[in-house]
Amino acid sequence: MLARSRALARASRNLSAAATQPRIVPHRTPLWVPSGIVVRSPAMAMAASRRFHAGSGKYGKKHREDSEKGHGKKKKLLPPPTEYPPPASEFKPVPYDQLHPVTRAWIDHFFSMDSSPDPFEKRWNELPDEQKVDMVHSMMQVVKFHQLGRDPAGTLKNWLNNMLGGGTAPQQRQSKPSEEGKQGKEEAKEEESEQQQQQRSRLKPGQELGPGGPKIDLTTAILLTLAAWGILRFMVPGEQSREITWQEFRNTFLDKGLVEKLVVVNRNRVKVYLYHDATKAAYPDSPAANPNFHYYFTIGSVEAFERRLEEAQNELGIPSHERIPLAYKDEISWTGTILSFAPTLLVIGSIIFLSRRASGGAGQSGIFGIGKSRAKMFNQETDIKIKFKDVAGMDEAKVEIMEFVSFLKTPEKFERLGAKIPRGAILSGPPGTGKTLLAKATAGEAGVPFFSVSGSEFVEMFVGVGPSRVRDLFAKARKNTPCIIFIDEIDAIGKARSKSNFGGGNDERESTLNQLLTEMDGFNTQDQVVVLAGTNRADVLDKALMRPGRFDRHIVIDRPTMEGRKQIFIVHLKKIKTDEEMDYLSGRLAALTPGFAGADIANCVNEAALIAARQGAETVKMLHFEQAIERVIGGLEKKSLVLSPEEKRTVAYHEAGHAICGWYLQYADPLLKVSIIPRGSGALGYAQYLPAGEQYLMSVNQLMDRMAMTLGGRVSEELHFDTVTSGASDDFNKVTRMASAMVTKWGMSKEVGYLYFEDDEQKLQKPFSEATAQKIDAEVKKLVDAAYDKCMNLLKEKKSAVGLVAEELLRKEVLSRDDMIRILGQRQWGHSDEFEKFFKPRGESIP
Ligand SMILES: Nc1ncnc2c1ncn2[C@@H]1O[C@H](COP(=O)(O)OP(=O)(O)OP(=O)(O)O)[C@@H](O)[C@H]1O
Repeated sequence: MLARSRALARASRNLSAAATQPRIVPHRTPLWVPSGIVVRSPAMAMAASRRFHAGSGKYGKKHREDSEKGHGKKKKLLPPPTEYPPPASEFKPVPYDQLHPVTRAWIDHFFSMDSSPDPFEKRWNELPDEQKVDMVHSMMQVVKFHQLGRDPAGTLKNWLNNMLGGGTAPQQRQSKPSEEGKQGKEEAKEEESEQQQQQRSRLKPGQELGPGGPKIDLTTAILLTLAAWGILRFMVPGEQSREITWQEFRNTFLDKGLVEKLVVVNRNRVKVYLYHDATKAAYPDSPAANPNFHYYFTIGSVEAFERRLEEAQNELGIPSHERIPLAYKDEISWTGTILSFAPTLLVIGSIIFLSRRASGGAGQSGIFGIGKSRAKMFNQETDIKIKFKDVAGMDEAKVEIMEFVSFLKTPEKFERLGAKIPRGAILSGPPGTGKTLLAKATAGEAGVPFFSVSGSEFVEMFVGVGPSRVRDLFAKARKNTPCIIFIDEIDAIGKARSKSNFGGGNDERESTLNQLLTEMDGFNTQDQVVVLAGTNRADVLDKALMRPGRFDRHIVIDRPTMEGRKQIFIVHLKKIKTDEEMDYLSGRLAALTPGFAGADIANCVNEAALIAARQGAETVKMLHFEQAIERVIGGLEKKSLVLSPEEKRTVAYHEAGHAICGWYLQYADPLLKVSIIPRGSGALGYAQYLPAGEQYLMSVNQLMDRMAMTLGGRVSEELHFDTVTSGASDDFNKVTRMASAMVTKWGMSKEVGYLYFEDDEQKLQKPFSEATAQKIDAEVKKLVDAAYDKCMNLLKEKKSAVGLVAEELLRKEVLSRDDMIRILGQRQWGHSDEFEKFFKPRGESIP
């Protein structure tokens, strides 16, 4: 026993010496055993230990010599193990026959240093438990020293299992009753109750241990996950690499014997596997000390690399059996693979993105929603509050459309008499005249759902989408009968189908139109779906759309008349705060805004309220309305534009020329206001005339006077200055257009005769001959010259009046009708009472 103890003590000393003062790893030595035996695998370890067991003293002798002399010139110290293996108390010594063969080989090896004749098994089994543990502990340190760098987690687990016997995990052993019998069960029970006790001790007061153990709250779960992740990262760090050159590889690693093996990856790069512990000792600060780190270098060809490596190893004198193992491997690079898929992914991504955008607000997103209609459905109870009373003017249009309302409300009244209900109506007219408003009011009055969609929403870059959306829209409408569909800007799809495809046809648009025609035909008489459509260009619509059975009714909504404007003003003035007397205010504003559409009027009223608010007024006054009208007509005042005194004078005389013509020519429109304040639309000054009532026909006299009045600015410049300016170009444009229309459209030239020529700029050929063209030119010039002469004669006669008005303008910048009356006296030619009543002096003028 004493001998055994001494042998153990010696073995232990040797082990500790090896652990704390390990020797340098010899070249190409993968495992380092304290006795100096070169062991490359556990199997070899076992074989080597058997040779010891067989009594060969050769290795023992060598070991003793080595331990005295060290291991040649490459002797270096490696750092001692620190925290591994775990404390000895955690090991449970087991009988020899239950040990793993590798463990047994190690034990045999230790005992072989003792001269005792007892077999190793007997000696192990007789060893007191503490010494077994001590020995295992020492062995673990050796193991740690040699193997930790390869697979720390795996090594630890395997060796723990090995020490505990037979390489089987403790839990598995407990489930083998035949081998372990009662003892195993008891151990399992003990362990279980120990675990439960530990769990109980961790419970907070009041917390019960459930069947699955204590409940883990979220914070604990997160902390545990983080901790587990940390431990995992610590145990199995992620792989890192760095590129080096062949020279670096050779000088730093190959020459120093640190290379364990080389792996040629994909025939173009070589991964260098180093002896980590040796490398760590040689280069403590190097990243190669990290077990998961490796260097690599790129090669041109495998053959050249092999030749180079062989030469290098020859130079180093490495014997052939110790040459560095070379392996070949093909690896898939994830980056490369992902990059090779990048174009495909990009295309798919773009398609998804485009389809999502294309589907826009439609209910179904993605590529599947592209053929769905984008019509917005307004619920009659919640969304459509507009009634006919909110649509001012357009009485005839309302009457027409009222029929649709009564059809939707009381269809039986019509069906009883066998009447077929009109399918739909096209509302055409200039922009902002209230087409959409009227359609909404129709739905509001009828109390039915209202589908609103713009014609352009059927047009899509993908073929077949337009017809599909039309189908979908009508399908939805049929589900919600009775209802109204309103297609705004129907000309986007309803343009006449071209006979030739000159300049590129538009098959997609045409098939959308065809689908619309088919759907409108497809209703049966019971389908209470009314289709209303709005357009600014009824003239370009396909004839098939307008035929009875489709859009039966064509309702023209023109710009409002004076009375219409008044009504529209009344509707919109209700929404703002003003103290003005409503009848007078709306009438005067209507008179001041000839040619305004409903949208302009709404804008004008809103602008007036904004101006009043900006000026801090309590209520909106007439003044604010007039400023708003000026702003809508002429644009913003350009305060930043400073004219030179000479330019200002020219503008004043130019505008005064217009004003005098308007005042004295019998058929011209009398001046309402003249201003020389520059405005946004490029005008340096402007004159506003009072239209001579609602005019639908223009006589030659009126046209001639209007042309003369338009030329008044330039003629006045000629009369009062030495030279003329470019300021009259817009006047000439108007005059030329008027004169051309008189000659080519209105039959007002004897020479050209009663002909009508359409001036279509898109047509390459003029619709008249060269001789007619010359005649037209001559006639137009004759008319303009005549207007010029008339204007010149008048302004020569009224030269002093022009001077008076111009000087007053220079002083005040803006002159009103009242100012004109003050300077020139009452206008000789009276005006209709309808207008006059709104322009009688009321003691207030525009500043
Ligand atoms: N008769 C009207 N009565 C009251 N308000 C009107 C009237 N006409 C137009 N408006 C005002 O003008 C706005 C624009 O009108 P709406 O959108 O109906 O014009 P639209 O003719 O459909 O124009 P577009 O042809 O450009 O589509 C309306 O919201 C309303 O405030």
